[in-house]
Amino acid sequence: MTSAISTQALTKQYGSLTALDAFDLEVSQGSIFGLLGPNGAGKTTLIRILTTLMRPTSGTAFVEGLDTAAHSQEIRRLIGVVPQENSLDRYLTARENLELHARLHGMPGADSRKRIDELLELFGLSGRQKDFPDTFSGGMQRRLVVARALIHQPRILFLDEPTTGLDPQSRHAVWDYVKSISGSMTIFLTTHYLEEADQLCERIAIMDHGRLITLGSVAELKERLTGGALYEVEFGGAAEAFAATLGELSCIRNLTLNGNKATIELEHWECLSAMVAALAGNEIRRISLKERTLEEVFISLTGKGVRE
Ligand SMILES: Nc1ncnc2c1ncn2[C@@H]1O[C@H](COP(=O)(O)OP(=O)(O)OP(=O)(O)O)[C@@H](O)[C@H]1O
Repeated sequence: MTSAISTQALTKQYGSLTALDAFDLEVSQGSIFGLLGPNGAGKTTLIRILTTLMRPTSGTAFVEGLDTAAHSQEIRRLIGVVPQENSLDRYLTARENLELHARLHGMPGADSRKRIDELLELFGLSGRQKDFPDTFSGGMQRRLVVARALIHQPRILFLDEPTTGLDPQSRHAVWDYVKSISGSMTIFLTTHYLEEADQLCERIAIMDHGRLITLGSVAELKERLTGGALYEVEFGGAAEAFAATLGELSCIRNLTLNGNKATIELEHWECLSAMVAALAGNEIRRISLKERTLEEVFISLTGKGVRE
């Protein structure tokens, strides 16, 4: 099957600065794919090349099997783009913004009217279609831009930081809409919000300094980081009393004590029964598995937080 996106040794130089450095990526069709990276990692540069707004210095990029260097017109018909800035026409109503986009894509009037009605309904904007975007909340404007990008039924939707600047409620609303349209197309999104990638994406690439650092499902990335399992044990008394017992277990990789709680990193999950056996007879109030966050994966791989 043709990949939705495929890049080979894709490189972009801005003078002496290498924004993309021999970047190789394959994104399969129909998936929600997330690209994460700290500021300046090269995410927007990659999106600009894939959406044919910019040419690479060297290397190749294919979208739906078409070379971006030779087929920009065809590719633009196959993709929808939600840029970082909302870029709505403030002198047109919400509906007119969508109508303009449909005309730019050469859609016949009857088809576009039906499609616009559907999208306004889907994105909860039917009641506000005659209003101007300036009167909308940030979340509503964002939903309108996503609706606009979907008018011509693209095969790939590019979302460049779709929820930056939105309040948590609007962010969750945009996530719900993105989930509701997924399945019918490939969605490629960049984000600074690890929770967003965790919530939405089936596969994630982490990049920094123009290079791909790692690629996989959220679960795979978390497992790659940790290898071992992390448990929290809450005792009836001070956890220090159990430090010696726990210290005797060779499969404990790390142990942190805090009050009546011990955070224990095991070499592998099979070690759990040995730990429970060693602690038998003592008052244990709770044993819980601590989930690793994507934030921890990100920091361990890039050495910095997403916003640094
Ligand atoms: N037109 C340009 N001219 C010169 N340098 C540029 C240009 N555009 C981007 N850069 C530089 O290239 C690098 C990659 O930038 P890019 O915008 O692709 O990163 P990003 O991952 O999208 O960052 P952010 O998360 O801040 O949007 C940065 O160091 C940036 O300063």
